[in-house]
Amino acid sequence: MRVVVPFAVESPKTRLSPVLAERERRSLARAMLADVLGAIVAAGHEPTVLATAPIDLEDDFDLALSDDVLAATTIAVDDRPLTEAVNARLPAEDADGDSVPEAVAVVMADLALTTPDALERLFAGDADVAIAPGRGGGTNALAVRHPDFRVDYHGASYLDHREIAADSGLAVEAVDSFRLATDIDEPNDLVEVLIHGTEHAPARLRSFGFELEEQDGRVTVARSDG
Ligand SMILES: Nc1nc2c(ncn2[C@@H]2O[C@H](COP(=O)(O)OP(=O)(O)OP(=O)(O)O)[C@@H](O)[C@H]2O)c(=O)[nH]1
Ligand SMILES: C[C@H](OP(=O)(O)O)C(=O)O
Repeated sequence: MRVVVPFAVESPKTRLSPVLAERERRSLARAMLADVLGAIVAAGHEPTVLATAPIDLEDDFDLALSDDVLAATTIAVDDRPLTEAVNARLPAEDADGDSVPEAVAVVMADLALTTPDALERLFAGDADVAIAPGRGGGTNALAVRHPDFRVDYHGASYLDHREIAADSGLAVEAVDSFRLATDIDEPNDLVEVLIHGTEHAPARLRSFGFELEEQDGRVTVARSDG
């Protein structure tokens, strides 16, 4: 299975701007990408980062990616909008139509809780399309095994993707996973990174001064130096 990781290089994670400066959002986005790549490689795959602009995994990161990740990862630059760029990477019938196209998984770079086990569940199924929905109706990860499926991101894309598959008569499997459902979009999502994050992303948040705090019996994040 080919594994594609879309990544917005410039101005990432704008919905975190109430709590993180531009420089910090770039740094956290890269830390989350590093954790996602680490999980994909540990699950035995060789990811392609589908980047909106050129990025160097050694020089443009303020953390050290493991040798395994550096060796296994490829960067592909495509500055088209997300949907177009991903669709260009999905399985397609070859001209004579007689070979089965290789399956493709699309795993978002902001899934900071991702583990190899969570990804295995996505990779292991045999439905034409397996979808790990995000909270709020998005599509956090997909595995596409049929050349008739195309994505349409944004909004309630999980529902849209089910409909697109149904329209082509394709079988869909929903992957019910807390780790894959938790994309890091908004300030309160940072709670999940500190509680369940695996490596670089929680370390980066702590280096910015974020810690868990209890307020009126609920867990939130607070910044000691912010
Ligand atoms: N290749 C590519 N990746 C994108 C693009 N827009 C977003 N992404 C990536 O797609 C995933 C989901 O992104 P979103 O959470 O919708 O957007 P975001 O830019 O990360 O964050 P916001 O600015 O807060 O919406 C993340 O891995 C992004 O890095 C795009 O236009 N092209
Ligand atoms: C790409 C988009 O991500 P969200 O904006 O929901 O984080 C989606 O899942 O359709």
